Order: sequence, then C-alpha cells, then structure tokens
Amino acid sequence: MSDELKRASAMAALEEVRSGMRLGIGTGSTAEFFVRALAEKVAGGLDIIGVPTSERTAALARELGVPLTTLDETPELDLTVDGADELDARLQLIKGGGAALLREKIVAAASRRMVVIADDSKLVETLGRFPLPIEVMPFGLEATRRAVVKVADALSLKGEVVLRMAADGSPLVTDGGHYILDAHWGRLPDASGLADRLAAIPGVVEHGLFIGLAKAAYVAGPSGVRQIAVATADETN
Ligand SMILES: O=C(CO)[C@H](O)[C@H](O)COP(=O)(O)O
Repeated sequence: MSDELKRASAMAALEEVRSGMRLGIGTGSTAEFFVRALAEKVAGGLDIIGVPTSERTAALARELGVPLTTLDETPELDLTVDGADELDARLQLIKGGGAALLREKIVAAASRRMVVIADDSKLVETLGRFPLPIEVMPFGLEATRRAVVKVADALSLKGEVVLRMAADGSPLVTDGGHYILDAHWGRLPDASGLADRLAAIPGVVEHGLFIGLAKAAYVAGPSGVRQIAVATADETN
C-alpha cells in the first residue's frame, strides 16, 4: 500500500472527527497517518481526547501532542479509526498484523462507531488471504494451539498455525503479555462461525476476526477514496 493511499484514507476518516469527540486511535502504518493528521488539527485548536490501541500508538500520539486518556477514565467513545489487514464488503475484518488486536477490539467495542482506513488491496471477497492472528495465553500454549487446530479440522480449514516470533528469535509478546498464533487457513467462508468457536477456547484471549464492529470503511484506490458502509437497520427494513 503506498503512503499516498494510506494518507488519503486517513484524511477521509479525519473528516468525521468533530471537536469534543472521544476517539479510539488505531495501530499500524495507516493509523499512523491518521495520528499525524489528527495532531495537526489538535495543534490548530481541535479539542478531542483519544484512547490509543497500543503502546506504539500511545508513544506517537504523546510525542505529537495528542491528548490521551484511558478506557477506565473514558469508557465510552464516540469514534474509533483503525486500519485493517483485510476487509470484505460486509465490513468483516481481519486485524492483528501489528499484534494490537486485543486492545483494538476492546476499544472498537467501546465506541459508538468504528471506521476502517485501508487501501483497496485489502478489500477481499472472502476473508482469509491474510493469516488470522489469534492472541493466546503463554500458559498452556501447545494445548491451546491443538484446540485451535481442532476447530480448524471441524470446519475443514487446512494450513499451519504458527507462533509469531519477534526479530530476536523469541516469541513475540503483545502489549497484554500474550503470544500470537498466526493461522494460515486461506479462505474463511464462515468467519462468524469460526469467530465463535475460537472465542470458546479457554487459552484464546482474542482473535483477529472483527465481526459487526466496523460501521464504515474508507478504502483508497487509484481513482480516489470510496466509503463502504454497513446498512443500518432502517435501511434494511
Ligand atoms: O490490526 C492492526 C494492528 O494490530 C493494523 O490495523 C493492521 O495490521 C493494518 O496495519 P497497516 O495499516 O500497517 O497495514
């Protein structure tokens, strides 16, 4: 994804931000463009407060002067803007490529509205080209991995489930102190059913399937940014 497209999608989402808003602030290289643009607006007088979805985003926001709070102080948010590794037309997402999926999901769920910023290479017909990140407890890792594989077997999903490693060769540790399993299963025709089964495994802390959380996406392509929105109950009746 080119920086131009990342910036374009971030700028489109920034249009939704109003003074007085409580914002969830996403993680990743696309979200970074959003943080930088938001910081400029804050410097120009925009009055917002943000909850970062990772230590990495918190550090950047702090450095750029974006006022931050926590979900404990501000448990209800107006809008969360975040990137995604993959999205489909129903705005089901795969997230967690940046290992921040747990905080990202907690923050998105605490928000009245979540919007996704992405380029059009991330828009797929069926989720699963991107390996699905699954955040797990270090305790009982192998037992949990086997339980995850059993879920895959039950759904006829085939492919490796591998522990994500850090650059130094040790297991990558998330902001929450957990590990990440990356599931290379390919197409996930029933993402929602898979999400339910993974969530029921005791050692699984959270998985990267975001179902029913995003309300809109700003998808940037060569011919501009288009908004994809989920139909509201009013529109479907
Ligand atoms: O889910 C995420 C982090 O956990 C990111 O939103 C996702 O990985 C997209 O990142 P990028 O904008 O760098 O492609």
